[in-house]
Amino acid sequence: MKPPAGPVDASRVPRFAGPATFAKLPELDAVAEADVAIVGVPFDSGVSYRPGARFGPSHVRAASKLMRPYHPALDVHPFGVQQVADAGDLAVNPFDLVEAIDTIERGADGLAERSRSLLTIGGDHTIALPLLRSLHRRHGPISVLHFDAHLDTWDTYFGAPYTHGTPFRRASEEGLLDPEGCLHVGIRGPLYGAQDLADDRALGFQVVSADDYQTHGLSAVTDRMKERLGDRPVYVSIDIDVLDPAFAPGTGTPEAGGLTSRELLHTLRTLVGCQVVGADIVEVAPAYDHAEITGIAAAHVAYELLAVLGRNSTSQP
Ligand SMILES: N=C(N)NCCCC(=O)O
Ligand SMILES: [Zn+2]
Ligand SMILES: [Zn+2]
Repeated sequence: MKPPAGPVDASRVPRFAGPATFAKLPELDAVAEADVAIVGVPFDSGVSYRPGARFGPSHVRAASKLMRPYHPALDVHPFGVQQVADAGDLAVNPFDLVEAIDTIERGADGLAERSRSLLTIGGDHTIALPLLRSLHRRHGPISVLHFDAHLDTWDTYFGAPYTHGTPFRRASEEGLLDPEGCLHVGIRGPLYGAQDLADDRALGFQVVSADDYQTHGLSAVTDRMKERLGDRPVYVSIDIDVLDPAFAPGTGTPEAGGLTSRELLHTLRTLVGCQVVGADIVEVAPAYDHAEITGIAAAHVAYELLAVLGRNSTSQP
């Protein structure tokens, strides 16, 4: 079998030369099919505060040029054991949120015919809803492993049902989620009221707070996470604001007291052996970034997920 087409070799072509695909990977059209397709969704019409996540995909791609081929902690070549390719961006309507959601769902359906799984770079968190609709069609009810400062299970803003604070309530109402397997990680900060948490529980979510990392420790958190997920199909949705603003200032609704990038990367690494069927990284808003801090964090989070997918693809059934 032909080995996967890998990234451009950084010892032959400078990293900063050539087209800015994720990690200098080939475009999806160049390889026809992939195990993992990386797709950008430059959309931020669902935000409640600072705009700018529409520029997230290009920022994360730009910050991903330094990736190297070998992941030592997982002993895997994420681009060698599986074909990873960059599918470019979906062209979503910034003026019509409902149409945009539909375009994303259809885009994800189309890409699912050409790749085993999708890693989506947002974009604001609204985009998780159509991505879950598409996944549900193939996998049935999904366990959402949701990294975020925010619950994103609120009902409406200004009466609007589709926003970046509401995707998981809509997904739950539509029956897309497995209520026995959903979990938020990294929750913190002020809420609108105590009812937010009661509603969230009723929708099928459990909460690991940012504070739990300190109170119970990293391995207690990852043990609890893996127990909750079991062998269910898991969608990993990562809002970059799960990180403390010190590690991810470039985002739209920052909250103090968040995870370190080391904690997040380690937590993701323990997903080896879980049935990860798709993932997103959302809410990178480069206008508030400094020195590419947030872009680099997001690119490394993506690499970590690719390493997990690579390890899972090579493990024996
Ligand atoms: N999904 C993100 N990043 N934020 C949701 C915050 C919604 C709010 O303004 O209450
Ligand atoms: Zn958030
Ligand atoms: Zn969010």
